[in-house]
Amino acid sequence: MQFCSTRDIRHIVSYEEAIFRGLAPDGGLYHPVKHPDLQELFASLNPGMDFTAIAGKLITALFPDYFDKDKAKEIAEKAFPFSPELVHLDNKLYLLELFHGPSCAFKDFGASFLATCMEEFLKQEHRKAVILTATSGDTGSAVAQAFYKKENIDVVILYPSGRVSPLQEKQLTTLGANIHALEVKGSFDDCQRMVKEAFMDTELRSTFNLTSANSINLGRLIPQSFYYVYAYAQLKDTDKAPVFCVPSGNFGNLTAGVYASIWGMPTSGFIAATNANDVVPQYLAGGEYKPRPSLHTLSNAMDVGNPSNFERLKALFGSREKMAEHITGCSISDKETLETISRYHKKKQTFLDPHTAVGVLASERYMQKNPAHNIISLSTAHPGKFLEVVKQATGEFPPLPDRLKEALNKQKQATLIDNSLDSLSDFLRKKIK
Ligand SMILES: N[C@@H](CCOP(=O)(O)O)C(=O)O
Repeated sequence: MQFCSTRDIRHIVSYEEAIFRGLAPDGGLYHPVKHPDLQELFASLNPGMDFTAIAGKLITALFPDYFDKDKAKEIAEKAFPFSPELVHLDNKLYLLELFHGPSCAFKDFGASFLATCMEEFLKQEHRKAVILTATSGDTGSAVAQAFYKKENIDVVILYPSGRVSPLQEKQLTTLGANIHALEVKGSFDDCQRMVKEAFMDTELRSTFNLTSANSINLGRLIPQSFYYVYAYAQLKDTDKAPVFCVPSGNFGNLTAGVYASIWGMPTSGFIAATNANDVVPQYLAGGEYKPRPSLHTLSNAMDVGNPSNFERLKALFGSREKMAEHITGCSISDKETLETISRYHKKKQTFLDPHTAVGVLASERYMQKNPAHNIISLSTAHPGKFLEVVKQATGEFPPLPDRLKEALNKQKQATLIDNSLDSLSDFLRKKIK
């Protein structure tokens, strides 16, 4: 596959170049020049296949110039020592649990694949890279875990002060070594803007060989399609192709699913489930696309007022009408999120994290109008990452996996900075060699 900028079809790069650039020089996002037809691959899958086997097949089909069958298997096994799990929740509703990786969120899949590819390429070329990442909560910890102590790579994580959960903050600020945390006085949108401004600053970019580990980076986004394919394979023998419901903030997760369907994976559509930060559902319902400052909600990882990947979806579908044929929007309030967590705790003795709860309620609403379809709702984070919210909804703390307990006991190490490119560039010049 080759990739071009969403803003200039003539700017074409390889996969390796796309992942080390992160953002195209014109500020656009890289996307496939031509999507492959993988219908035969999808037909060959069966429900018993494990995740790494499916990921290996996709890696070699998507990147044949880099990874033959054996290398793809090696990369898949190295990147994914954890797996998604498809569990039945209720009626025709399934949860695709994506929180069994090191940071307990879906971002582990993309971050770990990107880290594995970058390490592979850098090893061959003896160069260094600095990864800038903006996070509203989950990306930061996944990227920190995936790149921790990776040779020739420094990671700088920007997160909005006071707007991530206490456990998320611990996860992304306590590793040390090559992981540097910047606590930004501002919102996630400020962090994302600062990162994008740094990429557009040619001097800064070349001095530090800057790239990104957000979903603007294709190497983070494309592997997120692998778990959609895994879930599809598990339900392959049922009569109708599933609908996927995706809790959405920056829309990278949803874009990855849409890519898989364009490659030929049978689906009956997508639900974009957001919290009150609903610029995309409003657009899909007929309004203008109007980015606006993000609102702080209980599902904080989705507090994004100007989703990066809207640009990729727009480039793919061209018009609102086309996009709305594939994607249905749904916005869920904090009150509804708490009620959903509480209801499932009473009914199924299960804990949903607030982001998963947004997806579950959006799925239920969709199902009322479209009862014939199986819905696979993405469960994007472990409830233990949001102890306070889950306790507020259920009166109980969810059980914590050991890897989250360990993070809780560590000491925060972060540098507080203003929300300006100058502050970020000062930090880079003083602290990153
Ligand atoms: N939801 C995110 C925001 C960044 O999204 P990304 O998918 O572009 O990395 C977070 O948890 O940080």
